[in-house]
Amino acid sequence: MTDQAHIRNFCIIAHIDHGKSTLADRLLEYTGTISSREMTEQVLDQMELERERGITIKAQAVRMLYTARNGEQYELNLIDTPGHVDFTYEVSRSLAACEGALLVIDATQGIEAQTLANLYLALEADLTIIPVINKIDLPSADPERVRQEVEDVIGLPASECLLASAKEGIGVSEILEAIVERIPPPHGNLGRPLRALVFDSHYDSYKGVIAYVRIVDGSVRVGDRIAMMATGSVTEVIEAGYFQPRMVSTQILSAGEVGYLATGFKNVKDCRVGDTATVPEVLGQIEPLPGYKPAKPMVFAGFYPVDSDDYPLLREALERLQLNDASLSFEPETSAALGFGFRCGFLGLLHMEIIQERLEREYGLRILATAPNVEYYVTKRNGEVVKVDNPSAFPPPGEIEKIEEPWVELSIFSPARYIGPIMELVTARRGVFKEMKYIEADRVLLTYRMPLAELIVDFHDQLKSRTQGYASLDYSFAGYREADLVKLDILVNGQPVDALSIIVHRSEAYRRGRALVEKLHKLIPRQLFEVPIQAAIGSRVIARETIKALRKDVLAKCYGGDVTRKKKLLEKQKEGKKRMKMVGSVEIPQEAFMAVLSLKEDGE
Ligand SMILES: Nc1nc2c(ncn2[C@@H]2O[C@H](COP(=O)(O)OP(=O)(O)OP(=O)(O)O)[C@@H](O)[C@H]2O)c(=O)[nH]1
Repeated sequence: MTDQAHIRNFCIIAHIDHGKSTLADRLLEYTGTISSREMTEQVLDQMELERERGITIKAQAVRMLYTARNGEQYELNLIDTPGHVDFTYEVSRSLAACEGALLVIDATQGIEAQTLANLYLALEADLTIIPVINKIDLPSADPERVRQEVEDVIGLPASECLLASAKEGIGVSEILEAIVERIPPPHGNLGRPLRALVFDSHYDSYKGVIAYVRIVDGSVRVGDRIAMMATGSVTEVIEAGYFQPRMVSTQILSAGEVGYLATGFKNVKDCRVGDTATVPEVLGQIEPLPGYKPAKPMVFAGFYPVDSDDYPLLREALERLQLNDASLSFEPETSAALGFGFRCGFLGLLHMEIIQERLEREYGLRILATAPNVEYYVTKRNGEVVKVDNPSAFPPPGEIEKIEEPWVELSIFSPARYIGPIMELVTARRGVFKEMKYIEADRVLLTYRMPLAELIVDFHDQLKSRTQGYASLDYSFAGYREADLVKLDILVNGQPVDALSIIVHRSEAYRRGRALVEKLHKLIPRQLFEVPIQAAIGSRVIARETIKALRKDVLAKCYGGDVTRKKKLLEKQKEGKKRMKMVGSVEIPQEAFMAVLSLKEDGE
């Protein structure tokens, strides 16, 4: 147990790729928490997937012991934060566990969208900010320019900036000194009943749910009974400890400290990020720590096993992933076209991609995902309001009074020369301009409001390609707004294919319908009869293509009586059929679903 005056709790915040993980590694190395020999690259990014994609998903905490220049030893707790906009909620919980933050800015890039987004979160959490200008070893580094930016844009004195190269280990000792000198120690009340903020949790098959906690008041010992304020779940602490970076168990964690509690809970739902742990005796009598809200899925898609026999396995895999990820939601759904599957809810597109990849990689499943969509509020003529997260479940047009869709506030940082192309892109996506600020002579911060639905189809790639990779983007949820939306149905041979339905703005319906129909026309093989493919709004057809009937008989090629060849050919045909889905009397290859569902808006 360390007295609070000798504890510092901090995190590192940065735009993606500005060097957060590399700096964390250097701090661990410098304080001897881990030797350079032990140092596998980027210790904090534990999951294989995180490492491959080079992004940090789950927050983690590491305790370092540091003897400062004043001769005294300090316990420094570094709390890692996820770097991607999908995980803002987790970032803010991690920040709430700290008193200070290192704000890392790449000396060759300057301030980017997520530098600011993370900074605002840190300021909201009342943290002391230490700006660190990183990568000064690079020839293109311009630390003076970035210093000025810090003063002009962030409003911190340029003189407070530390210069560093996380890669070369330059400036690391100054950073550690600044942590001790500038960041205030925690001021918890040791005499009060326990209040501990859960800033992350994960499921361990031996110890149950491991909660990562910041003890705010009181203390907790192994064997104590604890209660979760939001869920009311009660359990006994099986083990307590901290990470260094491996788990080190201890008997007690007390006010101001950061560590873990093995709870024995079987599901992270019992011990959610943002919840407060206390003692059961005072449950309902003391105030929980501020800010708990369950993370809310924003993006939805149907996940179907390519092989329908895999349905039970898919369910099991999703259940397992959910044990560790309370923000993933799923419900069984059936599609006339795709059979049995699940409607899954995600924090954002990256979250969706990660889940799909984990299902395929860790569970060997082949997944067919429908096009992602947002959740709509539909008010019916009879006054009833329904939430719709699946286009095929949209009420018929005649029953709809109004439709509301989620909007986001979008901040884009970019060199000024790309203002034109960015404006064009955002406007084409129904975005509304809000403001433009010059950061420097040639860099701007553009703020827009835009429907979330427009953001999730390929927006980020488009932005990158129009600005040659220079623009960076951040967004936050900005409420629901009414919109003139319609459901676009695709009919194959006169039959609507539910898994292909999409919700589009009325003004876009024709163009998107046309594009879908043309794409399908190329992908669906000829059948023995003519197959019309139509796009329709309600009963009104807005686009049509026709696949001509197949006249050639496969067997016609087998002149004469070569039986084995004939058999082989038939076998081959049968195999081909396996990967087809019968929709009415038409066979549609799986690729058609895949390709159409990932259809990029053309012409952009
Ligand atoms: N030259 C140079 N490269 C650096 C320095 N710090 C980090 N890098 C490189 O920059 C890249 C990104 O660094 P990371 O530490 O992974 O960045 P990050 O901010 O943790 O990224 P996320 O985990 O995605 O948030 C890596 O290729 C690092 O090797 C530095 O001081 N100098």
